[in-house]
Amino acid sequence: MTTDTLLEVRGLHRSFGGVTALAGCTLEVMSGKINGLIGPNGSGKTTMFNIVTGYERCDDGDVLYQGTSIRNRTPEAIFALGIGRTFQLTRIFGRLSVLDNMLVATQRKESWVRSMLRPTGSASERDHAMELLDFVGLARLAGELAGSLSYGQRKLLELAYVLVADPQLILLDEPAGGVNPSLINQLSEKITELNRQGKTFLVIEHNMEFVMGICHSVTVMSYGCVIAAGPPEIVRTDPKVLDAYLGGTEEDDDDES
Ligand SMILES: Nc1ncnc2c1ncn2[C@@H]1O[C@H](COP(=O)(O)OP(=O)(O)OP(=O)(O)O)[C@@H](O)[C@H]1O
Repeated sequence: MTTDTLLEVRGLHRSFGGVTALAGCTLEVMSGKINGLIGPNGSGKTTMFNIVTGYERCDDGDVLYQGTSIRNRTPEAIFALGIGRTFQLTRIFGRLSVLDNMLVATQRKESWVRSMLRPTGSASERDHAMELLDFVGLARLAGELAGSLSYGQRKLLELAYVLVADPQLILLDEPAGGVNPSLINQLSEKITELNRQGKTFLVIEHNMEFVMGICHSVTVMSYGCVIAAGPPEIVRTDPKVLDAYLGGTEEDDDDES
């Protein structure tokens, strides 16, 4: 581990019955960088995210954040440390307005149920929520039901939702999946801008153009292990990566386009 390492995953193991999702997964997330995480379907990327953010327990191994073990802590405890995440399938509240979704995030430190029932927020919380909606280009939709947003707009709302807590490390699970190209560009710009402001990212994504375009470093998983890591231009020509992921993934590529 170097002084630039913000998050370190050491030898993580996780099985579901007879299925080994993680088989000794080890990786480092560099502070102040946009770190990509790629790999074929089922290679263990989301399971690793779930363990890092407390949504799954690991069988063995460790997760260190700023050098301290956060293994098997609760999602709330990990969120409070400054690690925010989005999900592959967005978790916004469709029957609340866009702004009220943001206010739920503001009050996440309270009971989740209470914040759902009373997502009013103080004037300053509402102002901050509106600033973040403006940042992701959704301010004009603040009063609309979140359920009426397009898929790409939901992804932007989830990003704004995560930013409410001002996390230092942001984990994005397939932010560009199913999103139209113009919103993908908007998302790339926002991630790059947030990174310039000092946020560190770990981004799972199948869209290679997106990953190679914004990431400073890319880690590649296959069968629950890391098989390569480094700058995108090096990783993309690594024979192990071509073999495991880029070769023979035409179906996957079609899925994501
Ligand atoms: N809750 C679960 N119960 C049983 N098996 C699971 C569970 N979660 C994950 N798995 C299995 O673990 C393996 C790794 O899955 P995971 O979702 O972590 O991969 P992934 O790399 O994120 O895949 P994708 O790119 O398709 O999202 C897969 O074989 C998956 O079926």
